[in-house]
Amino acid sequence: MLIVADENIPLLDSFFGEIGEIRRVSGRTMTASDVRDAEVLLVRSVTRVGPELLEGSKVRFVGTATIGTDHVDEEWLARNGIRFSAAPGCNANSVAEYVLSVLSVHAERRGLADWTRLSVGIVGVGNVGSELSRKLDRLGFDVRLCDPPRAELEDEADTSFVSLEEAMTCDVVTLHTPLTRNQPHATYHMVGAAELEGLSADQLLINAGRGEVIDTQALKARLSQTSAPVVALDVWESEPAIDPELVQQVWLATPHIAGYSLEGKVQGTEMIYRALSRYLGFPVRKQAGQFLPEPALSKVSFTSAADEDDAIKIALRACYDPRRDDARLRIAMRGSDQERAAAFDQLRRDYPVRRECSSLKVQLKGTSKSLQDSFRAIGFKLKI
Ligand SMILES: NC(=O)C1=CN([C@@H]2O[C@H](COP(=O)(O)OP(=O)(O)OC[C@H]3O[C@@H](n4cnc5c(N)ncnc54)[C@H](O)[C@@H]3O)[C@@H](O)[C@H]2O)C=CC1
Ligand SMILES: O=C(O)C(=O)[C@H](O)COP(=O)(O)O
Repeated sequence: MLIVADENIPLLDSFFGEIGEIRRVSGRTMTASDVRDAEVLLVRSVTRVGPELLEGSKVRFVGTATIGTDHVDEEWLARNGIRFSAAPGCNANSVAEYVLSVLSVHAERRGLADWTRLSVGIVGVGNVGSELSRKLDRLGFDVRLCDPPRAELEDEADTSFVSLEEAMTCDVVTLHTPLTRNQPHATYHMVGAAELEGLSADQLLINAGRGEVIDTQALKARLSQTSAPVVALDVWESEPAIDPELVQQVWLATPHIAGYSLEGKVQGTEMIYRALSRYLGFPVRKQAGQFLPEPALSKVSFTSAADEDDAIKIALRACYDPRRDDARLRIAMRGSDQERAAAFDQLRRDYPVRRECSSLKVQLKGTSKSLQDSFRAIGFKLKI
């Protein structure tokens, strides 16, 4: 069986080597002739999957090792009897850790002694938003949830949701919706001139969902005003050809890597491996955990002398500091349009190994119970 796969899917041989012959191709430039003879197609988010790619091919199973599915024409696949599977939640924790790190840097720049005094509006409360909300709640932040599709469900009567308008009054507004069009609560350009107008210079807007959820032109116009909000973008309209002026205008600019922890990527591969195995009736013998190496940084230690807020931020940013990705993206924005787009993709292809907080053992000596609880809330392993 021929399996055509995006070369950026990690551990292809380890997971799929026993299932079939693997042909690696560039996800961004994959064409119909690359996949014509394949029975299985494995992609990430940069490959548009629909009739242009698959008409006339032998493909009967498509797996995307990502949470987002806006690159896949699911209706067409279903109409053509092609089984489809995604990887819901695979990198949700990675995105939540990205947001926490961004918050920690933002609070420090603002000179906030206690970062939990920030109110946080989470827009889109699915796997990512819920994971983030759980962590923030346990840390003691004031969290408000906005998710109109969920709010309409009968079994959600116990959860209190706010409108987008209200979420946008929080100190921090963080977007985690899928990209949807032509349906109730569609998110394409959901945040436009009117929503941006209401944000003040004291507020932070984060987008780690999809670039098209914010109207780029409206954002650029808003950011050129004196009272502009602080903005952190991980996702962009028309990736990889992103707008270099917008990169300059925002505070923190990263190349769509919020979900790029090693754990998140490998879990994505594992989820499509499981789905394919089930589809083919093969036993599921492999799991992500067996392929995760020892982390380069495995232990940190704090004593009672540590400032509690500082200790959390140091540990968080030892695992992941978004400012490194920001610096790399800004450098990559030099050159022609084509060079910039290629550099954006290259940053993602050659992304350094990043481990999640759960890979770091934190030793605490003589520290308070509340500090221990905060470390646990984020997901660190504790040694007391
Ligand atoms: N930056 C990155 O690296 C990553 C980005 N993503 C993006 O984040 C999105 C969300 O991921 P998950 O939470 O796992 O998806 P999910 O499908 O579990 O949850 C999405 C939530 O958004 C809600 N939603 C839909 N329309 C909305 C609207 N108009 N307003 C508010 N909420 C709305 C849904 O009801 C749902 O609860 C993905 O679809 C993907 O596009 C996901 C992983 C990594
Ligand atoms: O899972 C998702 O959805 C994402 O946004 C991924 O992190 C995107 O990664 P690539 O598929 O672009 O490698």
